[in-house]
Amino acid sequence: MFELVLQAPESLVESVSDALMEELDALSVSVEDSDADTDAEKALFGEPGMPAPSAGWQRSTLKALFESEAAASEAATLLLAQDWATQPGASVSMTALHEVAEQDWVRLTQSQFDPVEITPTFWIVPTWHEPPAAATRLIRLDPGMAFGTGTHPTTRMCLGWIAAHEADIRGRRVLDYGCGSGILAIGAALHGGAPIDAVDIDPAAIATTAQNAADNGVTLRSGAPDMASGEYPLVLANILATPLKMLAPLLCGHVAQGGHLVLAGILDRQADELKAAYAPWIALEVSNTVDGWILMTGRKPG
Ligand SMILES: C[S@@+](CC[C@H](N)C(=O)[O-])C[C@H]1O[C@@H](n2cnc3c(N)ncnc32)[C@H](O)[C@@H]1O
Repeated sequence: MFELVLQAPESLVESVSDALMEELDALSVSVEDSDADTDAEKALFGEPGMPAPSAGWQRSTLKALFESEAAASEAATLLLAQDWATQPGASVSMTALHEVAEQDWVRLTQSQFDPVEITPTFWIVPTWHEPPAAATRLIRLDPGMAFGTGTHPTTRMCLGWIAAHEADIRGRRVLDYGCGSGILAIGAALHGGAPIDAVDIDPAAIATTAQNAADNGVTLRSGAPDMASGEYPLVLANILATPLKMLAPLLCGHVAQGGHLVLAGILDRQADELKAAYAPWIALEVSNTVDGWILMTGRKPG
């Protein structure tokens, strides 16, 4: 296969990408930040409650794959001859056209997901790996359409909390709010939590959670957020700071008196905003930090 590499300003990223895919026979197009790893790097966020992210960065690198060198070269020629792609001050440029080696994509993807150790006996293990001998509690999980493979620090910190609080979880109701792959709900079930409700706004996450629970031999209910009902001795929510602030009254309303609230998806610098948002109901504190992400926990007075 052949890769055509182009640079485009933010205003042209979507048009170039559409033209490559729809008119110029590209097999795939990826967009990266041309300023990645420099001081000019700019994150694109898509948090609920925030404006939608733009299609590209201020300066984007587009990488398009073609079946042949002729197709890639023709695409570049046609694209660079378009008026709209060559405006003064906002034009597309070509930086490379080269052959790329065939890859075993399945093996490459699999090699990026190793078993994750939460404690010496509690592991997340992809189905293509042998579980470690010491793993007595095991979540079998493959990367899929929903967030939560156990590799992200926020997920790992929540699972670490679950492992350290088995006595508080065993035999008690648990709510996993923003369940993604269902990894936290499954982790809580493996530590004796029951019954367990796992909710998400994303239908793919609801379905994935049900499937992952079945694959792990765990019983739980998964559904839309309005499925959560009443009070739970443990509420887990690994979302992001902005939605977590908006959800403060709702989440605190679901925590039973004396119950635990465990929040993740929060950056170090957001700790004070979160404390303030939850203060009317629960005094949050930072109970763990990994790679700039924090785990915030608190108990409802009871
Ligand atoms: C960062 S993922 C966490 C997944 C998993 N719980 C974990 O710890 O790895 C956040 C999840 O929250 C869901 N989510 C975002 N906003 C939400 C909201 N307002 N109510 C319920 N779920 C929400 C997303 O769809 C996503 O699946």
